[in-house]
Amino acid sequence: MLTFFFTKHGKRELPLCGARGVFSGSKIEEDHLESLRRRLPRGLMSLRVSGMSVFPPVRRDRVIAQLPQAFRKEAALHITEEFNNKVRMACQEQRTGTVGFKISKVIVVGDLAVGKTCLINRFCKDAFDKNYKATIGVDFEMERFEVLGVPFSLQLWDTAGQERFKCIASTYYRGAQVVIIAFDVNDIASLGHAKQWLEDALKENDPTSVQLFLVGTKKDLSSPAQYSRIEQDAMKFAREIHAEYWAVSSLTGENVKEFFFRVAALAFETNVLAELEKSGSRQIGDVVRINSTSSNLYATKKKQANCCQ
Ligand SMILES: Nc1nc2c(ncn2[C@@H]2O[C@H](COP(=O)(O)OP(=O)(O)OP(=O)(O)O)[C@@H](O)[C@H]2O)c(=O)[nH]1
Ligand SMILES: [Mg+2]
Repeated sequence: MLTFFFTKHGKRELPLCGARGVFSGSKIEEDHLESLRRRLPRGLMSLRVSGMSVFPPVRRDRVIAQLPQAFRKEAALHITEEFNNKVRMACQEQRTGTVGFKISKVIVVGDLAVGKTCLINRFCKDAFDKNYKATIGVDFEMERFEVLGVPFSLQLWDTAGQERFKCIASTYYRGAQVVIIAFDVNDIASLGHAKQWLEDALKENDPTSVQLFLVGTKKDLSSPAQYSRIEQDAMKFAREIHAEYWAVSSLTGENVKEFFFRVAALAFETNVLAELEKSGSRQIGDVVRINSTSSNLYATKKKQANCCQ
């Protein structure tokens, strides 16, 4: 049976069959998360470890009770006003205070300096840095939500846009359920490069199961006339690739929270529908205990060798 305990620094340690990982706050080591995810039985909707929650309670401002609406109906993944009925029913039936455990991997890709890191930092830390610090390889944030009463997490992978770090970053694309392609609304070339970013991300993933978002950044720097010109092109492209289009400003915070809430809600909905399809018997909120002797579940992927100069 899994156990966990507190270290003197308040960190929690999860001994998971040889692959130990330590997490504190919202950061979880990638290896640890990956190995944890691999060990979970298919269809797992929640996890209790030794009868206690692995995570602290969800922040009040991360509770999603209604389906957040799309930014533009003309370029939306879907335009229904409510969560899918099956999903709502499934969640309602299990609203019993059971702690859930459900994670979707989200990767954010796009040209260098379009504002990927700032976008994630505005949402996760409510912070904005006007100085550019290139992301080297990848960064990672975990953001926790409660959707329709069920705990749900987004693993947000902030990847490097600089060519020389792209090789490292692309090794983290695999297993993404959501791909966010960011471009700068003041830089038409960055929109032109979005197609290449998409192709690279989809090489590592099943295109039929990935939800795509095309996000225009730095909206605050654009005049309304300039913005509306690029929006036409961006929406056209978004429709072509079946992505949902958004425009945001990390400086002012415009649409940032709305955008990530929409991502979380749609990812959650898709996940639950997939779960319901896969297993009619398993219910959302089921408590699953992992037996440490089932070692065949625990193969951990070795990281690809660093191929960048
Ligand atoms: N005015 C304005 N500037 C922004 C906004 N978002 C980002 N920036 C600025 O754009 C620059 C690049 O932002 P980053 O978030 O670091 O860009 P990035 O896409 O993560 O870049 P890489 O990590 O190299 O791929 C920084 O100087 C930011 O302050 C925004 O919404 N408005
Ligand atoms: Mg960055």
